[in-house]
Amino acid sequence: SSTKSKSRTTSLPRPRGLPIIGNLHQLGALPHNSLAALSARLGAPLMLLRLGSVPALVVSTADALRAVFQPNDRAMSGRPVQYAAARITYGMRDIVFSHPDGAFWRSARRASLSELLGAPRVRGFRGVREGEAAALVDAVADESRAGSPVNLSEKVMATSNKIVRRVAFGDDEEGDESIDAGAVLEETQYLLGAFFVVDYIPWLGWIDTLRGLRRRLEKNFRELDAFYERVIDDHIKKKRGEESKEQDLVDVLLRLHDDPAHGSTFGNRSHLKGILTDMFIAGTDTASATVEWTMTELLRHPDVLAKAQNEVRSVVVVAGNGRDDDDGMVREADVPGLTYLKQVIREAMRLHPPVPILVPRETIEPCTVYGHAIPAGTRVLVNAKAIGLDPAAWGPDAAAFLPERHEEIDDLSDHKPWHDSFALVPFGVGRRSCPGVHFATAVVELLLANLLFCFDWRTPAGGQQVDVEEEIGLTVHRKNPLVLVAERRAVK
Ligand code: HEM
Repeated sequence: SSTKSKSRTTSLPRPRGLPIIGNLHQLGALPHNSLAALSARLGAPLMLLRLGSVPALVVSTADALRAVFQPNDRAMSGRPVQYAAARITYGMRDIVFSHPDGAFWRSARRASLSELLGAPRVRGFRGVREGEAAALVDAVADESRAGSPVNLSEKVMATSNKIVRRVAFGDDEEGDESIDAGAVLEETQYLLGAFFVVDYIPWLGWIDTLRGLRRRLEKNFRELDAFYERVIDDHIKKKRGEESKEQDLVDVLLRLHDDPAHGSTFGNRSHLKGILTDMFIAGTDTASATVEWTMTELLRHPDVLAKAQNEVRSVVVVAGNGRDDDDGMVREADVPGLTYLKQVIREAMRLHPPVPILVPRETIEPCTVYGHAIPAGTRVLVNAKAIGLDPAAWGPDAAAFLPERHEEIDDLSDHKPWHDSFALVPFGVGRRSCPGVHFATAVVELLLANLLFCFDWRTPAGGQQVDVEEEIGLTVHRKNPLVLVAERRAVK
C-alpha cells in the first residue's frame, strides 16, 4: 500500500529492536527516562521505534516538538485505541480517548471547555477547594501535634481525590456502604496504567487472559458502572425532589443530556459515564503529583522555600487586613498575588511533569516532519520530561531547579504560554491539550499556598536530603512517600 512504501522512505533514526517485541524491552521501568537516554545516545530528537507491531515516533526536544505539531496539528490529533481504556470509557465515549473526527469528540470537548472545566465553572467550585484545603491543614496539624512526621503524599492524594469527587458527584456519596468508590477508582487507575500485551502484539493477547488482567478489567468495569448508575439515579431523584441549582458536574451533564441542543452528544448515558471517568483518571493523580513534586523540590532548596513562604505570608497579611473571615488560611482571592509561587510550580512541572510521556497520540492521516514521511496510524509519544531538560531550550543549567527562570513571563495566570511554548508542555499541545488546566491550577496553587502559609517544614532527619526517585502509575509520582515534619505557625 502507499502507506507502506511511504514508511520505507522514512529515514529517521530507528534503534534496532528484537523480533516480535521490537523495542519494547528498551522502555524499562521508567520509559520516559529510558527513552530520553536512548534519544541522547543516538543524538536523535526524533526517532522511530517499533513497540511490538506498533510504529512509534518519539519526540524528545522542543524544536522537534514544534516541527512535529505546528504544521500537523490535525494529523497528530488521534489517540490509539487501547484495550483497557476502550472498555473503561464505554468504547471511547469520552473526551480523552474518542476519535477526533467523530462528531462526539468535537462537541464534548467544546462542552468541557464551556460547561465543565472552563474558568467560570472552576471559579464556582472555590468553596469546595477552600473547604478541602482547610481540611488538609487540619489533618496535617492534627497528625503533627506530637511532633511526629506526616505522610504528606497520602494526605495530598486524599485531598485531591476528595475535591474531584465533590466537584463531580457532590458531597453526599460518602454514606454508601455497598460500593467502595475509592477502591474501585483506584483499581481503574491501576488497570489503565497496566501493560496489556494485546495493545502491542495483538496475536499474543491471550497472555493478558492468562495473567488475569482481562477478568480484573471486566470486574472493575462492572463495579464502576454500578457506581455511576447509582450516582446518576440519585442525582435525577434529587433534582425531581427539589428545585435545586446545579451543585456538581453530574448535574451539569444531566442538563446537557436533557437539552435538545446537546442531546445528540450527551443523549446516551454511556457518554455521561465516560466523561466522569475522564475527570477521575485525568484530574486526581495529576494534581496531587504536582503538589508532591513541588514540595519535594522546595525541601531540596531551602532558599526557594523561604522565598515562597515570605511571599505568601506577606501577601496574605495584606489581603487579610479588614477581612472578617480571617482564620489563618489563604483564600483564593489571595492567590493571584503569589507570583513567585506560580514560578515555583511551573519549574516543578518542568522537571517533574506528572505525565512525562504525554497521553499517546496517533496520526490520523499521513504527514511530513523534517521532510520525513510519517504514515497514518503511527503512535506519537511526546517525552515532556526530556523536553523540559532540553539544553537547547533551557540552557546549560537545564537540570537545575531555578524558578526565577520564569520571571520574564508577565502574566502567569494566563494559561496560553503553556500551550504556545513547545518547551514546557506538561499539559500537552494543540487541539488535544489538557482542557483541565484551569481546574488543576486552581487546586495545586491553593493547596500549596496553604501548606506554605500554615506550616514550617523540615525533613525528619533535618537537612535537604529528599530523594527524587520516581514510580510509574497512571502518573509518575514519588516512589517513596514524602514524609515531613510540619510545624503549625501560630495564628494570632
Ligand atoms: C496537573 C494536572 C494535569 C496535568 C499535568 C494534565 C495533563 C494532561 C495531558 C498531558 C493531556 C494530554 C494532552 C495532549 O494529548 O496533548 C491531558 C488531557 C486531558 N486532560 Fe489533563 N492534566 C491535568 C489535570 C486535568 C484535570 C484536573 C482534568 C479534569 C478534571 C483534566 C482533563 C483532561 C481531559 C478531558 C483530557 C483529554 C483532552 C482531549 O483528548 O481532547 N486534566 N491532560
